[in-house]
Amino acid sequence: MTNLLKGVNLYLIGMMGVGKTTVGKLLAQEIGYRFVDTDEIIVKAAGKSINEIFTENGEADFRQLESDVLAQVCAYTKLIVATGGGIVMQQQNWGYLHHGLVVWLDVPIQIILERLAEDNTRPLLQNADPQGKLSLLLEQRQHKYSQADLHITITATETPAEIATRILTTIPSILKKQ
Ligand SMILES: Nc1ncnc2c1ncn2[C@@H]1O[C@H](COP(=O)(O)OP(=O)(O)O)[C@@H](O)[C@H]1O
Ligand SMILES: O=C(O)C1=C[C@@H](OP(=O)(O)O)[C@@H](O)[C@H](O)C1
Ligand SMILES: [Mg+2]
Repeated sequence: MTNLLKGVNLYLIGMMGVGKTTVGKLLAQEIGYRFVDTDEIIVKAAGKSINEIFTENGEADFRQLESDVLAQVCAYTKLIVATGGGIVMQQQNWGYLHHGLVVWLDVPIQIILERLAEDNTRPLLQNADPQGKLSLLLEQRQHKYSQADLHITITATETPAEIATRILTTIPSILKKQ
């Protein structure tokens, strides 16, 4: 696989809670790539949590930091990059994402809600109607996610390891198309 990819980065996109961070780490281990998470880099650089950035600086600042981090990350090869769910909304980010292969992890909203029910680290879901918010965000984002090179539809019972394996077995077919 590493030979086939020739060092090209993989960018994982999709809604919050679909498993980009979790699956990304496994993919990196599996193929001997480095793992990076744009959210993690932003938190380190800003010296505060995603929640604090949203509250103190606002979402627009967060989106600028996210684009800056993506631009920096693209200078490297042999990376699995877990992105934040909203990265697809800035058109300029696609210029960077398309430096590599873009993989959309697609999980039904009901499953995302269950996974994130006890999680308060996603500022956009800290409101009275997380289901309504997720539905609205997905409606706004779906056509962007669908620009990915690979669309992985995930079922409720599929484990992160199984998802990682499925991605790796499907990649050769999309490499042939390119
Ligand atoms: N395939 C899976 N099955 C069950 N739980 C999962 C799966 N993938 C991720 N999770 C859990 O869902 C939550 C969100 O996962 P995370 O990797 O942070 O998603 P993202 O980075 O896309 O927001 C975490 O608690 C993680 O352990
Ligand atoms: O969907 C979004 O807009 C966001 C997703 C989060 O990352 P994950 O997709 O890793 O949860 C994080 O970037 C921030 O809370 C905003
Ligand atoms: Mg994540």
